[in-house]
Amino acid sequence: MPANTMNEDLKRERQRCSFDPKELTYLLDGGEEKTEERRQREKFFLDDPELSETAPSDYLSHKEKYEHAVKKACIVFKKVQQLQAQGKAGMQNFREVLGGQLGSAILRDGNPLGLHYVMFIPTIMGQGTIEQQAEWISKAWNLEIIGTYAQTELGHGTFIRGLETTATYDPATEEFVLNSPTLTSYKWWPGGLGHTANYAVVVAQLYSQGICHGIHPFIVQLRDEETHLPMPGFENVRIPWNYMLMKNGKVLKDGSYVKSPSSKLTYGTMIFVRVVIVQDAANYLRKAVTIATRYSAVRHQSHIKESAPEPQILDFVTQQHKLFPQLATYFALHYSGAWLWDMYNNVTSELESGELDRLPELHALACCLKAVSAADAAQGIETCRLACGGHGYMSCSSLPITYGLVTAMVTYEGENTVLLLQTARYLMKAWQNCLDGQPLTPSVQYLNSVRRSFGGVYHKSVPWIIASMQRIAAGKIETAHRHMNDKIKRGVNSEDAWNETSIELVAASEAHCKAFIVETYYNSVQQIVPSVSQQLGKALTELCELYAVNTLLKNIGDLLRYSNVTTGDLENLQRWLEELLAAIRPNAVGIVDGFDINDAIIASPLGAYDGNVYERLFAEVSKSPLNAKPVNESFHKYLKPLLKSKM
Ligand SMILES: CCCCCCCCCC/C=C\CCCC(=O)SCCNC(=O)CCNC(=O)[C@H](O)C(C)(C)COP(=O)(O)OP(=O)(O)OC[C@H]1O[C@@H](n2cnc3c(N)ncnc32)[C@H](O)[C@@H]1OP(=O)(O)O
Ligand SMILES: Cc1cc2nc3c(=O)[nH]c(=O)nc-3n(C[C@H](O)[C@H](O)[C@H](O)COP(=O)(O)OP(=O)(O)OC[C@H]3O[C@@H](n4cnc5c(N)ncnc54)[C@H](O)[C@@H]3O)c2cc1C
Repeated sequence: MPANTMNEDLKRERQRCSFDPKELTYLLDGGEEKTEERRQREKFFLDDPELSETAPSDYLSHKEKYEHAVKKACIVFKKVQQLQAQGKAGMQNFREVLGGQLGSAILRDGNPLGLHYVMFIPTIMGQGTIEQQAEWISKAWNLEIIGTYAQTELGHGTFIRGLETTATYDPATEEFVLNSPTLTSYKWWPGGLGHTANYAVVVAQLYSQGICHGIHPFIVQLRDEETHLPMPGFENVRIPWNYMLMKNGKVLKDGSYVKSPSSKLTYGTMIFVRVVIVQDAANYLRKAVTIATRYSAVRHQSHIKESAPEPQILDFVTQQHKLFPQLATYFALHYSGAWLWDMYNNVTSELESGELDRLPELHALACCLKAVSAADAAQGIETCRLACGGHGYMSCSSLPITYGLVTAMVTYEGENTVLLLQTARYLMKAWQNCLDGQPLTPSVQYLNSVRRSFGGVYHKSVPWIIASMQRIAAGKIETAHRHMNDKIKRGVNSEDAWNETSIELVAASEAHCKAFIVETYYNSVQQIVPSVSQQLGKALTELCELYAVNTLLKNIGDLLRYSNVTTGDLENLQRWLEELLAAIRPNAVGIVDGFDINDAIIASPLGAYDGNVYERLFAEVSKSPLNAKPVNESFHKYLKPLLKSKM
């Protein structure tokens, strides 16, 4: 590939952009200094020859992939320690390096230490007493031990009250006896459990004095610290009394049980990971949309006008309609995720001082935001893949693997439907409170005002869209609530009525979440615009408007059902959508440049900064071991005899 050549189309795109992409980069990083720190950090890892790929891991066996990942995870860990020693990395950077887009670029096939950092350490911090934290955290932090989070069993992942593993307290020896007596009680899925971890937080049903007290977390050693040989399996395994994490519920040495202020505090790590997922989903989406946008600016095909040369595929309005909403969705999830992270930190510090009031609202928001961000990012990444035609299907485009990582988010840490039903539970209570004139928490305040009006007159503004989406959400909440209560009045018991209404409950929950995202995104942009250049402010506002208009148009049926919108209003909305696509078009490449994702993290010939798509694609396929020899052995072994036999 010729060095230092820049694709001509991308050059032109960059000249057309109305704002300076660097300004967007600084905004997203939190300032120029932070951008510089991030870039230095990325360079520190990506320039390390031991971490850079000599050949794509696609061509390795499963075993080799695992060994390769462990090797790299260890190098990364040592490098993070070096940064920490220099005061250049804290917990947040740890997450970025090991779990964020940098981590996923270095450890393309998964991080064997991921669960150690994302769940094992946070569980000890959130559920262990001060003494237990003192005992375990530094060991875990320094990687003297490697942990995982073993909750899910072969028979149960969602319904954790149904877990079968038991931990029975024996006061005579001051030990817990752990047992997984059936095939369905075997721990199944925990990341790193098979070969990497030597300790786990095991979630088990606590029995003491013959009474079951529900699920609780226990630290269990899985492998010998020296030989790494597995400890005897989960049949009557004894662990010391103080290996039960006892910050919340406790067993005293005599076996008496002291209840937690809320049994749901045991579920705290899951809330933490759900909050983290919102940001991670957004970041994976921005990587995919960077790839697809740059590729679409470089790729020419077909005609808009027969007399003109083949256009960049980015000039097809349908292509813009595939990609620009994904650009906007990134920002929407980014700002909603930041909002949720702040709420999580505030509520967590309230919990520390015994205040539990805001936990249900946090749980309801974390559930629906995790579900919607995972689903929308996965769908958005798939749209980006489709937008790259055949080349998007290639593994080296990085789009299939990115989709694979994000679609897993739909399932893990609470399956999406299940989480949306948790939010629905909260919304049903909120609606009842609304009917009873009881106070409402901030995120459902809108139910009161929407209840009083069926809809305002259309005006071309995001606040009108927010009000419309709140009307849809309130309408769906009211409908589900009414249908469920009608069933109950007809004699259906409340559990069956819930199940029979669950399609509407899930839809209500999604609508509530979408209204929340649009409002949070709009409020964030309103706050930012006065502090940035007029050009960037305009670009950010257009993206926010696009997210709002596009989301509303995707719900036309609901809009017609729950508001007094007219068909003329819908035509106006469609025109507005098309105007926004046209307005965003000149800035599309500038926006993804503003994301400032290093080429090594993009890891796709379709999406590199220089736009040398075809040269990079060719170089990539040349790496396949299959292409090393002109004739593969299978020809002589199988094809040739077959061809001969036909002669
Ligand atoms: C630093 C380095 C980073 C490296 C990163 C590497 C990348 C790694 C990526 C991570 C990869 C994988 C991670 C995935 C790990 C996992 O998946 S771990 C397993 C997660 N499992 C789940 O999430 C299970 C889902 N199920 C549940 O959460 C619960 O069982 C469920 C809520 C569905 C039901 O629980 P029940 O006890 O049956 O509750 P209900 O009866 O329905 O409700 C009772 C009330 O409790 C309230 N509730 C429920 N959950 C919570 C909570 N978390 N917090 C607060 N309150 C909660 C619920 O609202 C009810 O309240 P009410 O009675 O209505 O007032
Ligand atoms: C990549 C990956 C990594 C994971 N890592 C870990 C880990 O490190 N540690 C760990 O403990 N676990 C881990 N898990 C397990 C994960 O948390 C569970 O798979 C997840 O919580 C879903 O539970 P399940 O598999 O039992 O699904 P199920 O609950 O069996 O879901 C199957 C279907 O049933 C439906 N369903 C179930 N219950 C209800 C309900 N109440 N109402 C309506 N529909 C319902 C669901 O919507 C879904 O459509 C991981 C899973 C994956 C995929």
